[in-house]
Amino acid sequence: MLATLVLLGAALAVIVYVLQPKQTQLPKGTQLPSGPPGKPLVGNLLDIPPKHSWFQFLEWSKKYGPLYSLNLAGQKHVIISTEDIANDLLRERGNLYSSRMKLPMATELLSRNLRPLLLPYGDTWRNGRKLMHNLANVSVATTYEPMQEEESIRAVRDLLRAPEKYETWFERYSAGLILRLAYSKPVVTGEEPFVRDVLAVVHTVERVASPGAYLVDTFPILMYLPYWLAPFKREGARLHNAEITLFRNLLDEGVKVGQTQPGAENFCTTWHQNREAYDLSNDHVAYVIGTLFEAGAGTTASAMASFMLAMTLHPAEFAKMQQEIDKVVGADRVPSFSDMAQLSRVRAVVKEVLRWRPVTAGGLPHMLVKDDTYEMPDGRSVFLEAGTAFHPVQWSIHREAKLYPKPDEFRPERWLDPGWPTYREPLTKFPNLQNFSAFGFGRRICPGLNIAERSLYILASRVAWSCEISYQKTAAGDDIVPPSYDYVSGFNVQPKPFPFALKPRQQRAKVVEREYQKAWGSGDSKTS
Ligand code: HEM
Repeated sequence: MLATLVLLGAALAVIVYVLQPKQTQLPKGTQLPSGPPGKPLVGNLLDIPPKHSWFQFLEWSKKYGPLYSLNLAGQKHVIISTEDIANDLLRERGNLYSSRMKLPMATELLSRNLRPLLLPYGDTWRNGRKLMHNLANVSVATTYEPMQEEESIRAVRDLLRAPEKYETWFERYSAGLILRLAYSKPVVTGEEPFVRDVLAVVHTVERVASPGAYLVDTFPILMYLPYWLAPFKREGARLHNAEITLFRNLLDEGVKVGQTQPGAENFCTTWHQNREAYDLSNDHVAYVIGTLFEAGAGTTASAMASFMLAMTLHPAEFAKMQQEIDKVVGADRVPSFSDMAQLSRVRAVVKEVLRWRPVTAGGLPHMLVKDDTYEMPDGRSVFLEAGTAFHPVQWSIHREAKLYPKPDEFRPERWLDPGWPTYREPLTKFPNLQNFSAFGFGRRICPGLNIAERSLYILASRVAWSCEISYQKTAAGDDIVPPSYDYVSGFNVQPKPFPFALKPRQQRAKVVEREYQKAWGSGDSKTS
């Protein structure tokens, strides 16, 4: 008992010491970034709304400029609100700005320093990233297109049959694609036990890694507590065992498919056939492949839900997209990847959806590893301290009026018409999602971008080719206009379920059915 009291007393003393504001030694001619004044000890912690914090970040940027600082109970944070500054720091100085925040509970106890998304910048991260690159670079991603065509025709067919279940079809589309690519595991209903297990892992990491969930993340000194005095350590061990067991089993199964079915390929077989080329333990590989799902499935499905909302609210834009598709593709077949160079408006609509309603609206923070100075656009030189978390807030970056005039309006033509600052030629290539801020910045940019880009283009074009979307009506015949922003809270954001009416375009349901039968037969199941 005495030992416990002494330990708690010592922890409290350290906590008070850590929270005291420290005097930073500024290099000559520099100043600290400005920011909203904080309260003693907690700083700005209580000023940040628990939900949709990006609205507040945008408001502050109007007062404190495109780069400003916040103090959250002693931890320094810098908010970046323009693309230029995000690129200057996170991309051009990538050797300094590519680490992640220390989250002892999520990174160490839950993931044992193996989860790519949370890893600090260094060799462990780099080795895993090399494998991810080899699984998802542009030329490899092109070979996944036939599978994306199969999965998207199934999603469209089910959307036509039961439009009210649109979230289920988009989730199954993105989850089904990644699980097939990664392990050759087919997803038929989305209710399979292994899908539920993987989803449980995703929910766990979202909960464990969310800010403020565990005291040890704010006060890492608590990691020194012995196991018997630290329930969070026991919880971490239990959760880690559950996820590593799942990831190891999936990896074993994936490798086995390659050995028992000649010609079958998946992420596990690709690694296994060439495993000497990677400096990776089996558990690290199990995490690299296992966590592609958590980073890739929800994000793609969320983007598709925002696409449906955008199309419901902007019928004229949807009609223009359909006109382009009809001209290029005609009425007898569904769009395919070979049409994409001609479908610049489809690409523009998808890009505009990700600008207007970014999936990771708050951005993923990068941590600075060494003190730095930066000359601001207004000529001030600011001192940026090692250990600070830099948040490229996409909500603000995508609303910078200089780059995106009329930022709150959904305007695909900003990518198609030379009168807008974001226009680029040739339209057979631009717009595209390469290096787009919605996918992050610099060395940590989303490694799944090439897969996501193709998943969104093909499904969005097929929805537009086959469906009519309009407002639902009240009994009195009035339009039911869904709210433009009624989004779930959390890390990946998407609109809460909203009403819309959807029916097949004339004669198109039978083409969809024919393509579906060609791809899936009557089995509705694939192994590779
Ligand atoms: C619309 C779909 C997607 C969006 C909007 C998106 C967005 C992002 C963003 C903003 C980041 C953080 C980048 C940074 O720190 O600067 C990220 C990281 C990541 N994404 Fe995606 N992503 C999508 C789809 C995917 C897919 C399909 C995969 C996998 C197949 C994937 C795998 C990952 C991984 C593994 C990371 C962590 C990278 C690292 O920390 O080194 N993402 N993504």
